[in-house]
Amino acid sequence: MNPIKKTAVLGAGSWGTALAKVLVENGQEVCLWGNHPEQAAEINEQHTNKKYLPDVQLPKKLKSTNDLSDALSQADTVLFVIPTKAMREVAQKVTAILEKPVLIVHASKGLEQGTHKRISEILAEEIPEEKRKAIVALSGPSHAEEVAVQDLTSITAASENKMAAEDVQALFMNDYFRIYTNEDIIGVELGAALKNIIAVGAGALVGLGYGDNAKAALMTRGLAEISRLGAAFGADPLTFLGLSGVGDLIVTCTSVHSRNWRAGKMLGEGKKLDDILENMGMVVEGIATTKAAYELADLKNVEMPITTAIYDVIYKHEDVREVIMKLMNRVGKNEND
Ligand SMILES: NC(=O)c1ccc[n+]([C@@H]2O[C@H](COP(=O)([O-])OP(=O)(O)OC[C@H]3O[C@@H](n4cnc5c(N)ncnc54)[C@H](O)[C@@H]3O)[C@@H](O)[C@H]2O)c1
Ligand SMILES: O=P(O)(O)OC[C@H](O)CO
Repeated sequence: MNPIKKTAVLGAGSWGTALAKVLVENGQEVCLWGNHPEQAAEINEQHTNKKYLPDVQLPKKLKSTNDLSDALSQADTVLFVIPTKAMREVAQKVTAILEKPVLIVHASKGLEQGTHKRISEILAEEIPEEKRKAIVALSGPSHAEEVAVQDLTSITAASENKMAAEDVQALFMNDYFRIYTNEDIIGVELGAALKNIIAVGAGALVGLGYGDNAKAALMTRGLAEISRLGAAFGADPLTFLGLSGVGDLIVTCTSVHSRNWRAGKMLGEGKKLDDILENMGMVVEGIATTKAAYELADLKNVEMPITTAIYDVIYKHEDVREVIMKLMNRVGKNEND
């Protein structure tokens, strides 16, 4: 049994709520911070968060607030689970409040627009060393909807600081949530962010009526280009064969729970991106990450044909069927080049 510590979970959306529930079920003290007062009231009084996890009853011991100082007060661990685009702004607010060093964990999956930074890089820039013990990324194949009903799930706690990763492993592990550790945080964060792009593509193939062969090809060649970009940043190639690589690629490219897959499917069906995003009501990280990855690939001179194709559809408004034909008709290649 772990000693009871307090975790401030920042982000009361689907994943923040599901992770907060895991921690409460593990006997930990948790305060879930959200940016909507009525949502905090619903969690505290009704023990539900219906917008994000409609069918889930939350533990009565889970407390929520929209006051960041309250959430951070006496916290040993701060878990960021907000969309990537809000990460820097929220990290700045946290830094202004923190009075002692805490363990920083994040469970978000994306790359920052403009800087192309990974989330741990943003957090390291915004939270000074005297206010943090270590930074850990918690990532892997995990739909909030399944974790919240205690379906079996395995993910990874990644950090250059092995002991910090083990602390996070111990904090979250239980009989339905198994956590591995990994010191390759670059590979874990890149795998997590880039699989969302491929999931948009996998959804589009379904929306267009293509079959399982196309899906398998997209996922396999998608993993190849994720690994190429990862290698250019010094990631361990083995990480991409793990939970945060192929594992997360499988779950995101094949599940109706995935917002990225669903957005892609609607794109394939001919719906407009703005309408898709407005109706989703939840973050679809793969759209912004496509732009960041496309620019990164260009900067690093790494070939990423699938990412480029998806970029062409989303940002250059090219026809999706024509883009697929361009991909298929590229010059023949050796699979391992
Ligand atoms: N949903 C999942 O199954 C899942 C699983 C693993 C990882 N993730 C990742 O976790 C991150 C969060 O995803 P989610 O599914 O919880 O998203 P979500 O759309 O369900 O919820 C996002 C939450 O962030 C809040 N938010 C947005 N901007 C904010 C700001 N500036 N300040 C404070 N709060 C803000 C929203 O109000 C909302 O409560 C994403 O990076 C996602 O890729 C999600
Ligand atoms: O719903 P998505 O597409 O954001 O994916 C959720 C998780 O990242 C799956 O591991």
